[in-house]
Order: sequence, then structure tokens, then C-alpha cells
Amino acid sequence: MRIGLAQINTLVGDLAGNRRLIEAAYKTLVAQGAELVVFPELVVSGYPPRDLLFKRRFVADVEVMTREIAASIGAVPAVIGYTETNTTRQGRPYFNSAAFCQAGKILTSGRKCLLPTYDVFDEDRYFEPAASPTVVEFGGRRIGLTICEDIWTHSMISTRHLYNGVDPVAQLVGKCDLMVNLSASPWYHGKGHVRHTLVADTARRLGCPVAYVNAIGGNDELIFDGRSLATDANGRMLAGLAAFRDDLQVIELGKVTPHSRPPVVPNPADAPYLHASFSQEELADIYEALVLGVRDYARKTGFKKALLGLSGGIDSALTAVIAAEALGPQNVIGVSLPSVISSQHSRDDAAAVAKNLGIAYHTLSIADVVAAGEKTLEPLFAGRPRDIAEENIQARARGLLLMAISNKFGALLLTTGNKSELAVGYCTLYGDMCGGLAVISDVFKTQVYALSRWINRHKPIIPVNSIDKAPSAELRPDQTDQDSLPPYDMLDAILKGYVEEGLSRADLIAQGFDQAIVNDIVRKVDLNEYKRKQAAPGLKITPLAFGVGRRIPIVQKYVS
Ligand SMILES: Nc1ncnc2c1ncn2[C@@H]1O[C@H](COP(=O)(O)OP(=O)(O)OC[C@H]2O[C@@H]([n+]3cccc(C(=O)O)c3)[C@H](O)[C@@H]2O)[C@@H](O)[C@H]1O
Ligand SMILES: Nc1ncnc2c1ncn2[C@@H]1O[C@H](COP(=O)(O)OP(=O)(O)OP(=O)(O)O)[C@@H](O)[C@H]1O
Ligand SMILES: NC(=O)CC[C@H](N)C(=O)O
Repeated sequence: MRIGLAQINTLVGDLAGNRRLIEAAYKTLVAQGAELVVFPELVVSGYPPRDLLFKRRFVADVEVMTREIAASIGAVPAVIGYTETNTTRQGRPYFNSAAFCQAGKILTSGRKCLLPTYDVFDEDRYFEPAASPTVVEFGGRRIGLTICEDIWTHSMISTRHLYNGVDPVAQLVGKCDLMVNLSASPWYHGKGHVRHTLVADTARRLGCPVAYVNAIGGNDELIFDGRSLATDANGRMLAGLAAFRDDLQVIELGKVTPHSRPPVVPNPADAPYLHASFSQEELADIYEALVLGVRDYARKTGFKKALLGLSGGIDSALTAVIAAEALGPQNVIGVSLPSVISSQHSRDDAAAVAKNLGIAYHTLSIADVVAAGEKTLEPLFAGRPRDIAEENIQARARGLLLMAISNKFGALLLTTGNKSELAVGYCTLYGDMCGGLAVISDVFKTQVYALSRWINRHKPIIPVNSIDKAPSAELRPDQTDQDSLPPYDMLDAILKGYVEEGLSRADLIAQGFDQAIVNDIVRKVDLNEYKRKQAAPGLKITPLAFGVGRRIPIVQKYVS
């Protein structure tokens, strides 16, 4: 049997646009000989629709659109993910469904059994789970329909305990000759390998081939990498679709086709998210993910241009490289905003990265704005020592000017803060935190270095000086980040344990970290929740990013 895998990039809520993509992909795959075409999860609405589902007409509109799409489906069936009203009047109002369409109609709908409700997923908020997966008979084969989480019961990241032992794959054993899985599985570093293993295990458990079709594209903070795949009954990979781009492929079950790019296999012996363990392929993956995240955020929200402040430091340089790749250098504006404190080498490094990338570059001194601010405040501040208030006026003057440029030219302001800074609040509210999208807010500082060196592997796009010099906010003379923070490799290791793994202070101290440093970092992380709640949404590249997947109260007193 030849299966068409339709790995397409939908836009949440753009029902008419998504319909065009679905119909075009169907036509192409049928023309290429597909005998069954499979689309990703919730492809009609885009994933995740979140509280659009609570708009009174949303699901009804999706259902109408799904029927219209079904009307365009011919003799070759298509399996299409959509939202369906739960007409039983029991439980949640909707189902997360897969429509099996043929000859102009929805013949049957399979419904998702396991509803992920952890990290960035909230499906239990909207959907009613099905008791078991649906099996459809077609072409002499029994096809098991499953939706994303339905196959995540025996994974390395086991979620079995969440579902009281319900296992849709076990329910399908002996009942299907082919299983299809419609997915919207957002990427994070290392996940491609997990999925591959999961699909292969599922095929072996069922003793039949599996076709796994994943979404691709950026939606808010989530980046879907695609990498759809098919395996034979022994879990042997038959084909793999492209990573981080649309792809349509017809796969002959039983015949191995060369895959575009197999998932990266992380080295489990290393701490997986810290730079020491990153292979070149892993860095390439992170880079491509961030480029896709920026490109799709801008494209889908209607921005052609982006801008950012170029300080001469490594964070803004890396962000500029990603933006130039995502939007084209002609669509990126770099602005140097020196104060009286800014060093000459910082200005030179900012100019150099702009020149290397071929982006527009402007220099605007903030001296007058800062002086005007300080003069205005003088009567109120009289007799008080200069402190963080004056330092932050500089960061805020930059935010003010950058947002004015954003308004004037319709360019999206990108923030440049990394995960380490955001974790400990080493950033100025309404200053360098101004902006619409946080490009590297899920990238630890040590990873910023690793990515920058990787970018420079062929030629030095990021000035070597930006990489080698001691990081500094340059808000007071001779300031360096390490005046207030421990060395970044230590900071990142503590943050990974505390933020991503949920470890306590005692756990971290038992791992050998200095007690005073652990206490200081943990205190800062907790204290700065208020800043993160006001931060721009950030692209997710780790299993636990700040934002929708980590909901810590601001007002709380728990000491771990
Ligand atoms: N719980 C809470 N809920 C809501 N708001 C709260 C709050 N606690 C304080 N605040 C507010 O927040 C203010 C303090 O925050 P904020 O004004 O940002 O100032 P703050 O965090 O005190 O200072 C910014 C820090 O970031 C460093 N920095 C700045 C810029 C760039 C970089 C870099 O290298 O990237 C580093 C800078 O050197 C300094 O150490 C308070 O004055 C108060 O208004
Ligand atoms: N002189 C400057 N000109 C333009 N933008 C600046 C300047 N200083 C700071 N910024 C903006 O504010 C952000 C915070 O930078 P800052 O230098 O304070 O700390 P950083 O985290 O070390 O960042 P970077 O590595 O980019 O310097 C920068 O990434 C940049 O976007
Ligand atoms: N849409 C989903 O069901 C996603 C959940 C799944 N565990 C994944 O990340 O791939």
C-alpha cells in the first residue's frame, strides 16, 4: 500500500487557508500515487487552538470546513484531524478527532483517547477522551486511527500514570494491519529520537506498519519540526520526512526509501541540554528550530521586518543571525544605542555583526534621552545616591527608542535575553525586555556560546570579540555579568536542575554545588517570576521553557 504523508504548515484559526493547503497536498499526493493520504492532528483548525475552542462558533465552523474539505476528497481516502462537537451532552464539549473521508464524505471519525494535560498541553480543558481508538476497514486492510498522545504510553518519557492504565496501542493489538497516527508534536532538543523510538516500539507491539504524520511550523512559542515517518512491522524506518519544513511524500509500505534527515540521537551519558554535550547536528537542529520559530511568528502575524538593539554582545549578535536567516538580511534592522558608558569595542562589534550579515544598521546615541530623564527626575531624586534606578534608565531609553522604530516602520522588536538571564531576572523590565518575541529565551547562556561558535564554524559572522569578551550589560563602568552572577557554566547547571528538573536546594547542594550560591540563585529565580510573566513569548527548545508550560504563582512563599 502507498501512503501519502502530508506534513503541512497550517495557521491556527485560518480555516480557509488551511483548507487550501489540505486540498493542494491531497491532490499532489494522489497524483504521486498515494492510496491513502494522512494529515496531522487538528489540521483544519491548526494546533493548538487553545481557547479559540471556547468561542461559540469555532468548532461549528471547523466542522463545516471539514465537511467542505471532505467534499473535495475523491476515491483515495484522506484522514484529516479536526475538532468535533460532543453531541452526547456528557463530559467536555468537544472531541479531538480524525475524519476518515472518501468520495466526498466523512465516513467515520476516530477520536483521541489520551489527552495530554501537562507542560504546554491543556487538552483536558476542552476535549472528552474516547474509550478506545477507531479501526476503519479499507482496501482489505484494517486501519487503526490514533492521535498523537495515544501512542505515548510506553515512551521513555512515560505518561502512563496520567491515564489510569488506558493504552490505545494495547487496545489495537491484533485488530489492525496498519496504524496511522496524526500528530502535532512540538519539538524540543532530543525529542526527534524519542518519537522515532516510540513509533518503532508501537509498530513492534502491534506487529504492523505505522505511519506517523506530524505538524510542521511555528505557532506562538511552539515549533513543530515535522519529521513524519513510517516504519514496517519490525519498527524498521521505511522513510522519514524533512525536518523544519513542509514535506509531502508517498511511502510504499514494505519498501525502504532514503530519509531526508534522521532524528539526532542524543548522547544519554552527557547532561543533554548543556553545551558540552551538543554535537554539530544538535546545534544545527536548535538553530533551524529558532529560525523557523522567528520566520513563522513574523509571517503568521503579518510582519515582514524585525529590529533589535545590537550591543556588540553575544546575545544580540546571535539573535541578529537568526533573524537575518529567518526573514532575509534586507528585512532586519540592527540599532546601536550607545550611552556614555558604552565601550568602543562594543560599538565596533555591533557594527561588525551588522556588516557581516548585510542588515540595515543605525546608530542612535541614548545620551540625550537619558540626560533628559535624569534631569526631569532630579528634584525628586535629590540627595539620593545614584543606583540601579539610573542604570535602568539607560535600558529603558533603548526600549523607548526601539519601540518607536517598531511603530514607525512596522517592524517586530525582538528581545535578546537568554534563559539564564531570564531565570535570575538579569534584565530590565520595560527596558531590554521590550519586544514582541523572545528569540533565545529558552537557550541557556552556555548554549548561546555553543551556537555562536557553531555559526562561526566556516567564517566569523559573529565577531570573535563578542564571543571571547566577558559578558557585560554596560549599565555602569566596568560592569560584568559575573559581578552579580556565578560563572555561567555553574549557573546553567544549577538552573537546569532547579527550573527544568524541579530539584530542591538540598538536591542541588547534595550534587556538590555551593550552598550560598544555590540559595542565591534559587531566591532570584523565585523572586523574578513577576518579570517572566510580563516577558514576550519565547520560542521553546527544551522540555521545560518559561511561559505557558511552567505556571508558577508570582505571589507564593514555598521554600524548596
Ligand atoms: N513581585 C513583584 N511584582 C511586580 N513588580 C515587581 C515585583 N518586585 C519588583 N517589582 C518591580 O520591578 C522593579 C525592579 O525591576 P527592574 O526595574 O527591571 O530592575 P532590577 O531588576 O532591579 O534591575 C535590573 C537588573 O538587570 C541587570 N541588567 C539589566 C539590563 C540588561 C542586563 C543584561 O545583561 O542583559 C542586565 C541590571 O544590571 C540589574 O541588575 C521594581 O522597582 C518594581 O517596580
Ligand atoms: N549599546 C547598545 N546598543 C544597542 N542595544 C543595546 C545596547 N546595550 C544593550 N542593548 C540591548 O539590550 C540587550 C541587553 O543587553 P546587555 O548588553 O545589557 O546584556 P547582554 O545580555 O550581555 O546582551 P548582549 O550579549 O547582546 O550584550 C542587548 O542584547 C541589546 O539588544
Ligand atoms: N498533541 C499531542 O498529543 C502532543 C503530546 C505528545 N506527547 C507530544 O509531545 O508529542
